[in-house]
Formats: sequence, C-alpha cells, structure tokens
Amino acid sequence: MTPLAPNPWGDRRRVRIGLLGGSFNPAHDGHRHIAQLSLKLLRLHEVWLLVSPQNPLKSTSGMAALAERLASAQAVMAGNPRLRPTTLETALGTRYTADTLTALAIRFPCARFVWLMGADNLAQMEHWARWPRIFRTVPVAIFARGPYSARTLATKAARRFGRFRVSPTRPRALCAKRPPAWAFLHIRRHPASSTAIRSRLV
Ligand SMILES: Nc1ncnc2c1ncn2[C@@H]1O[C@H](COP(=O)(O)OP(=O)(O)OP(=O)(O)O)[C@@H](O)[C@H]1O
Ligand SMILES: O=C(O)c1ccc[n+]([C@@H]2O[C@H](COP(=O)([O-])O)[C@@H](O)[C@H]2O)c1
Repeated sequence: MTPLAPNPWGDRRRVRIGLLGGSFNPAHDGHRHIAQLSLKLLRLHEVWLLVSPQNPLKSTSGMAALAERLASAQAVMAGNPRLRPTTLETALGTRYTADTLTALAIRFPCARFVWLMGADNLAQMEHWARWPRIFRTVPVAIFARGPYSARTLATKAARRFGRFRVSPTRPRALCAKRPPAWAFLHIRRHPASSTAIRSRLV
C-alpha cells in the first residue's frame, strides 16, 4: 500500500478499516489473532497495523528500529493481504493516537475507522494524551487479554464512557455506530506478548 494515496478505493464506498496501533517489538501471533478476529467479528474490509514510531509511554531503551518492527509485522501478517502493516504515523507526523485518528479521518474521508486494542491498553488509556477524544472520534473494539479483562472494565476510561458500551453479541454493528461507542469482546485469549519474546531473546 502507498500509505498516503488520497483514496485507495477510488470510489465513495464507506470502507470499514480497523486500526491496530502498536509497538510490535516484535509482532507475534497474538496480534494476528486479534487482527483476524476483527476482520470476522466486525466485518471489516481491512486491518491496518500502525507500527508506532515510539509509544510515548514506553522507554526508548530496548525499542527496536521502526524498520525492524515493521518487518516483523509484515512477516507475522504474511499471507493475508487484508492485514496491512503500515508506518502511517511516521508519514502523518503524528505520535499520539488522538492526533493520528484526526489526521486519518481527514486523509481518508471515505473510510469508517474503528480503533482496536487489547484489554491491557484500556487499563492504561487514562494516561494517553487527550484520550477522551479517541472515544469521540471513532468506535473502539477491545479484546480480552490475559488477566486484564475484569479489572479493565472498572478503569477510568471504561467508567467515563460506560453508557456508550454496546453489546458484545452484535460486534458487527459497532463500525456503523456514531462515536462514542465501544465494545468489549470476550474472545478466546491468546497468551503471546512481545515482552515474553524479548525476554527469551536475551
Ligand atoms: N495476546 C494478545 N491478545 C490481545 N491483544 C493483544 C495481544 N498482544 C498484543 N495485543 C494488543 O495489540 C496491540 C499492540 O500490542 P504491543 O505491540 O504492545 O504488543 P505487546 O505484546 O502488548 O507488547 P509488550 O509486551 O512489549 O507491551 C495492543 O493494543 C495490545 O493490547
Ligand atoms: O496517544 C497516546 O498518548 C498513547 C500512549 C500510549 C500508547 N498509545 C498507542 O497505543 C498503541 C499500542 O501501543 P503499545 O506500545 O502498547 O503497542 C499504539 O498505537 C500507541 O501509539 C498512544
């Protein structure tokens, strides 16, 4: 994909795109698991992986180069052209998710975006820059992960937008919802984590 082509679809269809932001340091099967489930459960046309130039809340120490993390995402997503690793945040010059979503909405007016993330990220989202704007810009799908699920539903972000939570039994309706709208999806959990992979490498 040419990341900043004005309209990759060339028509006025509202294409449904899931955005999976991450460090991908490195990418793993847990990422592929939720990306594939997103295509299916949310009826998405594509998932774009946004390989982050640098998570503002993570240390730069031990963070592999962007090109290396992109290559790992390409390797893990290989074989499914609807799962697209990108460096869109670098191209857009954005670092914070709230800014990325605003920039993408302007750049791709024919797309309907939905933000995808694991339950661990919902738990720390209250520390993200201008995080309520994320909920007001796009629908959000949160995937069960490890031990986080029960605990995250009690966190600040979940409570603040609690009344906008939609039923997880109809996830495909999420994309068409006007934000704020979010769903917690009780999927089969996948145990993979980049931290565990890195610890095996040293
Ligand atoms: N096994 C998994 N199950 C569900 N969601 C996951 C899983 N692994 C990663 N994610 C989600 O994918 C996104 C990107 O994750 P990230 O690249 O930080 O991987 P990670 O394994 O969480 O990394 P690290 O261990 O370095 O924090 C985040 O929203 C994260 O919650
Ligand atoms: O916008 C922020 O303040 C912010 C703070 C922490 C994480 N994020 C985003 O959350 C996504 C997941 O990050 P990570 O490092 O947990 O894979 C990724 O797209 C980051 O850019 C965003």
